[in-house]
Amino acid sequence: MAQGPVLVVDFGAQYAQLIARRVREARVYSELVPHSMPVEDMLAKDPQAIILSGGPASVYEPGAPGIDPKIFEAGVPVLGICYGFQVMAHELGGDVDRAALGEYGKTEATVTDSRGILAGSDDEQSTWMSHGVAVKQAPEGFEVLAHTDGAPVAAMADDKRKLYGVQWHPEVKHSPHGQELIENFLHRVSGLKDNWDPQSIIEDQVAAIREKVGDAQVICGLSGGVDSAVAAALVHKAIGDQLTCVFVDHGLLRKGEVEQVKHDFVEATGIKLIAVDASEDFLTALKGVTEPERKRKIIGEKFIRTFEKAQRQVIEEAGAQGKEVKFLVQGTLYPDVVESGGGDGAANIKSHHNVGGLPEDLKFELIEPLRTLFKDEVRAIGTELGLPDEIVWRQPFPGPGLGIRIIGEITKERLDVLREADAIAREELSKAGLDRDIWQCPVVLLADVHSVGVQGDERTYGSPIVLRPVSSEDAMTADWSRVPYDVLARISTRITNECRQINRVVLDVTSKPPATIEWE
Ligand SMILES: Nc1ncnc2c1ncn2[C@@H]1O[C@H](COP(=O)(O)OP(=O)(O)OP(=O)(O)O)[C@@H](O)[C@H]1O
Ligand SMILES: O=c1[nH]c(=O)c2[nH+]cn([C@@H]3O[C@H](COP(=O)(O)O)[C@@H](O)[C@H]3O)c2[nH]1
Ligand SMILES: NC(=O)CC[C@H](N)C(=O)O
Ligand SMILES: [Mg+2]
Repeated sequence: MAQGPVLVVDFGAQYAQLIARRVREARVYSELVPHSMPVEDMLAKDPQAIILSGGPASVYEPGAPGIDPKIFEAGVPVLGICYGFQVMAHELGGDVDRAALGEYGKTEATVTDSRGILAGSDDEQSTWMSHGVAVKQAPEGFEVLAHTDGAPVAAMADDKRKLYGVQWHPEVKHSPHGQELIENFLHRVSGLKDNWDPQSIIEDQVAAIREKVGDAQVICGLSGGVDSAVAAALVHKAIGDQLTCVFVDHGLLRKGEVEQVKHDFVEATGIKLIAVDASEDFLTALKGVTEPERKRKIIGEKFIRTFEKAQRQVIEEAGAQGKEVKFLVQGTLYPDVVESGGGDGAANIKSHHNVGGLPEDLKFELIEPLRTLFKDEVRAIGTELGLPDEIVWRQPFPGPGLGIRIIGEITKERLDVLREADAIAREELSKAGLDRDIWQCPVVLLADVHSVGVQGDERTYGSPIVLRPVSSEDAMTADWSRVPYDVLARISTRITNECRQINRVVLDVTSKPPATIEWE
């Protein structure tokens, strides 16, 4: 890489990786680092520019994370966002205090000086805010570029030292001019050239995987989903036949999925695939378990034990007797990591089976070439690698499968009912041409809830099915999809007619946040 990275310094924001992603969208390579990294180590990476992220703390409180002011003297352009902006103002002698008015959500900013990072801006700009602390006075040497009702200094610049800050969040899509601000900072102010596209991540990853693996044997957990298919294709490009994919049937899959994955994936990629039926094993381990995090941990562990058991077969088929499988490839993406509490200072929302659900005695070394990326970036890489649209545009399906869509104990009978309802919903949504409009539509069985119905003049006392169609760009935030009523009506009628014990179908109309996409 001719040009060093843009460093995004993470102060514990849910959205820090989103900043890195927006920088890549501006065609510049970027990396995320924790705020606890010494500034010398940051500068040793030869950063071309630095962005300080938001975060939950308040700079004036004891123990709030700060940053060594040497970072502002290194001659590297720095942009502070929200908490990062407050840290910059605080460290350089500005006045930062509790805001007279907190601002959350859509906020109008008055731009008094449209240059530098705000070049091209109108006098009024719609922004997305989330702060209860404000910069009351900018440090010496800074010009104030914008203000809002709650932020007397909403944007500031010191062109001489190339230091910039904004109170709002340019990285979220709800700031309509946010990407312009980020591009202004990178290209106009810092003078960076384009140096990143999906092709370059492929080249970098292929080289890194080759070097790491050497002549060892590698397996890849393959689900038929886009993430593992793209991870497998990348690794296959790097090491060819040293890779064997292992598809686990854990008994929690959807109708027709086993046959479909076996056939479609091999046909599209020509990569070796072993399918393992471990359903008895998984269902036995899950017997009696209702707590979502317990389910996730059991499923995460069982996956690894299944991969371990599959080793022998992999070695035999590869004709690599005497060798061991050293590496496990997973299609882990950044949302899996941050929700599992893996971001610096980020909360644990749920343990994704492939991150927070892994057992402690994991013997394989992990290869996760997509670990810092978001789904839409992964889809671009998949297309670049030549994978067909049916794989690249497949809707996400969680690794723990229907296991986290039965609210209550998982039993074979309940799985059969849910599988049927899910197949009906998928069929009708596809028929209505909604596959690309909808990010995914979890179908959830509230197994322990019962309500009264009347079917064939008889009283029934059955469980409800929840439809959860959502739209999203990266699964970090989501909204409920406005599916046409006639499509919903068809799904409801068919599910209650065709699925035993279901006498009610309900629609989930909650965004993320406050809810998550899956119910568990
Ligand atoms: N049935 C399975 N067999 C083997 N590995 C699996 C299975 N389900 C999930 N995995 C592994 O766990 C990882 C995470 O699952 P996840 O559902 O997030 O990704 P995906 O299935 O590849 O893509 P998508 O999110 O589009 O469904 C996968 O990339 C894969 O490595
Ligand atoms: O492979 C996975 N293992 C998991 O443990 C898991 N949990 C949630 N998901 C998927 O992640 C996205 C975000 O889901 P949530 O809003 O429910 O957190 C959605 O696309 C979910 O389907 C998972 N995928
Ligand atoms: N989103 C943020 O970075 C918030 C910064 C700080 N905690 C505030 O409330 O102002
Ligand atoms: Mg999946």
